[in-house]
Amino acid sequence: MNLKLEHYSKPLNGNIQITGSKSESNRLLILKQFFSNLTIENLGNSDDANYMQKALASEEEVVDISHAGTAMRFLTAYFAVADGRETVLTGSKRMKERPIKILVDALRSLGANISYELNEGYPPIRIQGNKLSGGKVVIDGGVSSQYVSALLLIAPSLENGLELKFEGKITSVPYIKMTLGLLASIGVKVKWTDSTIFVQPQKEIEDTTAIVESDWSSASYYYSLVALSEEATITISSYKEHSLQGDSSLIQFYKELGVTSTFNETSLTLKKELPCKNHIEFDLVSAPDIAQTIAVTCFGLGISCDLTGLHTLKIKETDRLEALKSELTKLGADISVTNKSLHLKASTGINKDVLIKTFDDHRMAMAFAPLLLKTSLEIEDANVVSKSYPDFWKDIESLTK
Ligand SMILES: O=C(O)C1=C[C@@H](OP(=O)(O)O)[C@@H](O)[C@H](O)C1
Ligand SMILES: C=C(OP(=O)(O)O)C(=O)O
Repeated sequence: MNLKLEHYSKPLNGNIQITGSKSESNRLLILKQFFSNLTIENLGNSDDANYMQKALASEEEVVDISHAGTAMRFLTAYFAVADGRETVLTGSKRMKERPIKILVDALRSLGANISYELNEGYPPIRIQGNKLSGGKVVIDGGVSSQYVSALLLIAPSLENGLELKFEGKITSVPYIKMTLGLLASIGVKVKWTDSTIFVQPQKEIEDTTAIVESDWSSASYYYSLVALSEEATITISSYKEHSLQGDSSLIQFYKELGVTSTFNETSLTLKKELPCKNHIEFDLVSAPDIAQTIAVTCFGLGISCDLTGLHTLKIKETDRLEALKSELTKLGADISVTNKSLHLKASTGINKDVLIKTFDDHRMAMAFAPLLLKTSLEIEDANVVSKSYPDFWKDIESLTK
């Protein structure tokens, strides 16, 4: 279903309750398998969290997690230690193009029995679960932090825990810290010194309730709306000032784009109040999921930007650098990309009634939607948003009706 967005130019006001973070949800769902007295509140309603729950409840041999990267990576580690269970873990066409070799090699070095069903290094994979004892493992941390989080999530269940040593640079670090933060919050002992993470083995935890914070990546679309508006006050909830989610760096990034953020307990009010810079340079190596939002905001504001630290974007739901280039160009942008950066020149106008292709990527649909404050446009396959934020269009409508 394509969705036409009419140009909307009135002030924006409203309150939005955003669903629980998909990243926190999918970590806690894995941890609950090991610690059944862990209670999870405010679990996200994203497709990715639903696929994770279905996979964990499944007794079938073939488990399909569709587009959910976290489910693919975390379940690879989880099924590797599911003693006696044989699982074929598969996903969407795109998932079969998203690399998994670094994680599989690390698990194999710990004794896991995993083979490739189609192409070496990519899903689907066949996993013969067995008892792993843990110990030392070395991993390349520069391609996806999800491989690291996957290992850390099973680490307490391993007899010897885990001593995980990084080789080379580490990408998307806040997501690794989120995993360690959640482990620590349920009582697991973790330590990160220099290039090594230590996780102690743990059989049981005290009764614990984890409350999932709302999704900060989803919050980015409201930051963009406020930045692109003439006048706006939008309150989003439920958020924490000290979040486990690295995308809470939106607060600092969008200050430069004119948006103030004020906490009132668990609600966060966004207002268009500050002067906006006419050029920005952001390194997004710690916050890759908000790159599309920021690029589109800059285009809508008519300002230039240089975004770096984007090497992981090429292996996400689509090649996000190429997707941004093609769709922003259709709207009239002067944009160039490398395999790890994006460069946008200041634009003077925006083309009307352009059909934005989404390439099975929820963030393409959601990142372009705020341009309705500048022009009329059409979003292809609008339901794609359900991967992380099923209520997105309903919430946007509540602000613009
Ligand atoms: O661990 C996580 O929950 C995530 C890590 C990031 O992936 P990379 O580490 O591959 O950049 C991010 O893009 C993804 O949406 C969620
Ligand atoms: C990259 C993303 O998801 P995943 O890697 O978990 O599929 C995302 O949600 O932007």
